[in-house]
Amino acid sequence: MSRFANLAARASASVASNLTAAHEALPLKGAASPRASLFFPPAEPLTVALAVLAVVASALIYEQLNYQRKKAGLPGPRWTIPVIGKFADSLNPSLEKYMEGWNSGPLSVASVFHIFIVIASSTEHTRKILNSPAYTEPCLVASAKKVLCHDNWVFLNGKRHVDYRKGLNTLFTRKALSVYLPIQENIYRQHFNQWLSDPATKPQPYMMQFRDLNMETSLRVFCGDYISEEGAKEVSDNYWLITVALELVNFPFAFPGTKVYKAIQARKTAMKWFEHTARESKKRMADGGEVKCLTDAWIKAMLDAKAGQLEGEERRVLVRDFSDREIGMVLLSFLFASQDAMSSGLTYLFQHMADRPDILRKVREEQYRLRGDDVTAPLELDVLEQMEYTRVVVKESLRLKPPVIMVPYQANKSFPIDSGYTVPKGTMVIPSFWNALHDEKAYPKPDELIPERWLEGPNSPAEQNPKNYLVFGSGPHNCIGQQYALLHLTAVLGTASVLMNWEHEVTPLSEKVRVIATIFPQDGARMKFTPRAAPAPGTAPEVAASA
Ligand code: HEM
Repeated sequence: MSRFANLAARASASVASNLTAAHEALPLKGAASPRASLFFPPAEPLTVALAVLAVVASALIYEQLNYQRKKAGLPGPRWTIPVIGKFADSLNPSLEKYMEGWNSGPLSVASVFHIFIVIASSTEHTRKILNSPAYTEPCLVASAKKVLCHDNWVFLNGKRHVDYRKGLNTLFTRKALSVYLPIQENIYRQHFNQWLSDPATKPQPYMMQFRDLNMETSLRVFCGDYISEEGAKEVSDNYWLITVALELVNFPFAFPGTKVYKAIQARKTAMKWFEHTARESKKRMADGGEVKCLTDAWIKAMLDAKAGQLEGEERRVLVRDFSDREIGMVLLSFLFASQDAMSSGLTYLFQHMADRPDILRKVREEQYRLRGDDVTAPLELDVLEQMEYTRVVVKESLRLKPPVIMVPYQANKSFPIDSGYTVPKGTMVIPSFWNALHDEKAYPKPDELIPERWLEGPNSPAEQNPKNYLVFGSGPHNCIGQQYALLHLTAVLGTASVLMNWEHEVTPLSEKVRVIATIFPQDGARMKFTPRAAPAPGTAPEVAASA
């Protein structure tokens, strides 16, 4: 290696001296120097070719040396592919390839387009990255700042991030969640009706239908009726362009036609509607209107803070004028953070339930017990909160197939991640959740869906290892929407279980995972839904559940 380096260095030195000589001799345009009139022969084509070759060779050797220095013996490709590194792999991510890396050691490395990447797979290393804000900050994926806007609150750090986030906590209080529940219910019941009237007689891929349910729920919960039907459709149709642009590393320039360019256009469409929502909500709330969605809840809290109706810390973080654009960017960040994760979670939830009728029966039993005879009655928040079994089914389904398998962070300074390795400044450092969530010490039989593991009391392995449950991350950037997410999935499953039966066509691809930012079954979850008759009044829950 060093021999090549020496050769290259010598070659470039000789080329450089030739070039200097040539430059000194070059007739400069407009220069009156007597030298300018001298005649110099053009550089020999061979010399130019050698010069170019030497420069390229030096750059390539430097790239490899730099990679080796940062790798410092960690598992990962022995050499990096010149310039593009593992770009081809990042275009076609697969769980199997990620697993190879995770299983090669608690830390492993890769490089894509000169971005050096350290991947953490153990619970300890993953948590260390998530909980070291002095050294690391989320960078999401490389395209995220272009897509979400550089000044989006999710890229804040330290105290500014903490304060901003405290202001947003008001959107996920019990009071706020009870405003959202009827909106959610209205939407998912409409979608159930559509699924039931699907004329297809055989199971069809339902992944996109689950996605549509989540998209419409999110838009209505966040924006209420401020977005028109056409607006909601426009945002929803375009949003897929954002999803597919969320590769770990994209083509570095957002040229027209690239995925990132298209995602930026989709973001502009969404922002148009979100800023409109902020503007209209401000007017309605100022006129004393009722809180009907998340944006209303936020603006009302700001008005209350201004009017002195909130106190202390709550007042401090809310008493300022958030512009329409800032509010729009928060809504965008919520949609961005929730849409794909919720869609993945819901897809696997329906798939897991169809594949495990014994568990679905227990869910139904709980639903009939809590809802009584009238399964069409609106769901109340306190009833939803009593659905203990349904909730642990959701929790376990998310553990088995965690929607988010990794969250890219960046080391903003040299980061001593353990006693043997220091992550170089500027490295993309990726905590991964799969191994923690499939660790058999915390979750015996980790590849099985066992909701009961969450009901075995405080001494059970699952409860003894709460640090392993990384579905929603950990540390200052952990998921702000997790309570809402769990309630939503519980409500959808609970209501679906009493209104519908569903069949899943298991194919060789059902258990194979497709990674598109979050994870999905490769066959798109082939399902068929049919109506489920309401039990006759007075039927015992266990009897109704077995029907
Ligand atoms: C099943 C559904 C969901 C899953 C699995 C999920 C998972 C995650 C994960 C893993 C993170 C990164 C945590 C970290 O860096 O430590 C995160 C962050 C975040 N999530 Fe979720 N999430 C879900 C639903 C939602 C929903 C419904 C919302 C909003 C309504 C939301 C809003 C956010 C936001 C804003 C962040 C960034 C927080 C910050 O930087 O302070 N998520 N989520």
